Amino acid sequence: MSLREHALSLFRSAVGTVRPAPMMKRALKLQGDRCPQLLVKGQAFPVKRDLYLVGFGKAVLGMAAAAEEILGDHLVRGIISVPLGIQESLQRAGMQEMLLKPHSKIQVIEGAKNNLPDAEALKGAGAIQQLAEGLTADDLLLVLISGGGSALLPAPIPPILLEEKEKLTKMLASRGAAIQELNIVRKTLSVLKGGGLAQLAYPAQVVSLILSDVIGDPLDIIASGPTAASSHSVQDCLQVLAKYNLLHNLPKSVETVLSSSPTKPTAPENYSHVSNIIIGSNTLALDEAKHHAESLGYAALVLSAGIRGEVGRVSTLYCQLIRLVCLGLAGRAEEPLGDEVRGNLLQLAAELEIPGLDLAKFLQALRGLGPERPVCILAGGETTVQLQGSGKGGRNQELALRVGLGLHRAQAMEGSSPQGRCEIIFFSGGTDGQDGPTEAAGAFCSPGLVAEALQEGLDVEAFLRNNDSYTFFSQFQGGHHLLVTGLTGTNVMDIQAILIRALERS
Ligand SMILES: Nc1ncnc2c1ncn2[C@@H]1O[C@H](COP(=O)(O)OP(=O)(O)OP(=O)(O)O)[C@@H](O)[C@H]1O
Ligand SMILES: O=C(O)[C@H](O)CO
Repeated sequence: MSLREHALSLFRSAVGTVRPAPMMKRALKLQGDRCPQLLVKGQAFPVKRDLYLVGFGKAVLGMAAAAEEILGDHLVRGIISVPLGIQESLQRAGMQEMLLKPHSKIQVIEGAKNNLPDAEALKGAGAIQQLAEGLTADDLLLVLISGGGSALLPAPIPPILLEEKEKLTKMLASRGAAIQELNIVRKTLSVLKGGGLAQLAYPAQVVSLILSDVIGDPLDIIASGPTAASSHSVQDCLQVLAKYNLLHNLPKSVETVLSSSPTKPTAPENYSHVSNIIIGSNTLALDEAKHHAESLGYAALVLSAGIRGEVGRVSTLYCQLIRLVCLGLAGRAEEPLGDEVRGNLLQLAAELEIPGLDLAKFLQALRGLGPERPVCILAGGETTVQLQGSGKGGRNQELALRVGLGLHRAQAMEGSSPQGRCEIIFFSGGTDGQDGPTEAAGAFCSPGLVAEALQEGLDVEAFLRNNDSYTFFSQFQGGHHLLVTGLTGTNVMDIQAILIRALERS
């Protein structure tokens, strides 16, 4: 098998493990008929009387279909809020297993066109709120949560209007606010976010199954944490608004809500009826890919599930890592060049502030790998692209193109580059199967990409200047380097892999 085929099968295995059906079947079981109980990752929750289900997010339709199969007749009723058009597009893609059965007890409300809250999503949120408010101490509410849940569960605190909240969210996003900042604001202005849904469902038992699309899997940030105790106060919200220069032209309604919000978050003891359980994440997907890489004969290491930062800086990190692995495979990692590359890497990692990454430890593990086996380095997270051009692309394709350019430049600079004696492939892909507004999930690159593209008359740097990575990859070698999977029905951010094997032993 070629490195490319290996890379593709690694991506598929990573995504496969966090697809709704296998993920739900691993996490959720219903046990016992007379005294049924839900078993979630080993924790038992007795079903005293009625079992209800609500959900919101891009992956929730498939999660709900799997849940209904597991819960059978025990499920009394459910409501989910999912992206506009998702049923039709899954149907068209032949992904029947992600659709509800004809006589399902779960009502589906589609909304949030373009991932923005709208009247349909508001309707969905209203129906979910009503269901939660009617529950009693004998009921159990199963909540399914995935990325995109914030836009699908809008319930602005009166007198704030949906349009006002949408405008504010849009403004924050366009000024570069991170998802954590965005969701701190959303929580403060919403009835259901920031633990609101869990509070309304009291005294029912609330069990939330969460598919994380945020680095570090923070319960109170994913989908704005509707069932999680918020660790943020109104002060934090004001700080975010001040940071993005929005404090001075807030709508009157938002000012009213902010001035009457409690200054402290709700005490954690008010959440004793709630269990929030992460059932799928980037870490889980990377672990699966690591096992798969090992089964293919690689010495595999996971760098981090929290790769973030500007795509150009992140591409330099990957290029330096590739240089180091090639030096290692050539038995030259301990030469001064190896020290220089390790120094560059440590500096880059410090600049990028990747949460939880102990790069020194990782480099130690890399040193421990012998030159015998091919090497696979896996990572995941979400990079950012500062859009300057008007081209078509996504952060994964742009990252792959930048890595291709970096490898080309390194080869051009170092005459007898260690890369020259290795076969190398890098890919970056969005686990949801869609990278930015394109039909691809991501792209592959190798050190020869820039030179081969030039032979076809394609200038990589010009495409990059215009953020036109999708157009480049579509044209280059007939689109062969695009990673195309179609919508996967799940989302745990992005995944990158570096695969390297020595061409000759020195
Ligand atoms: N031409 C482009 N080149 C590179 N990146 C782009 C381009 N156009 C949009 N993007 C990036 O694509 C991202 C938006 O796409 P997408 O909807 O896949 O991401 P998202 O909103 O983070 O959703 P998800 O987390 O579900 O993948 C943004 O990070 C944006 O900067
Ligand atoms: O819905 C949201 O808030 C984002 O996808 C992060 O979870």
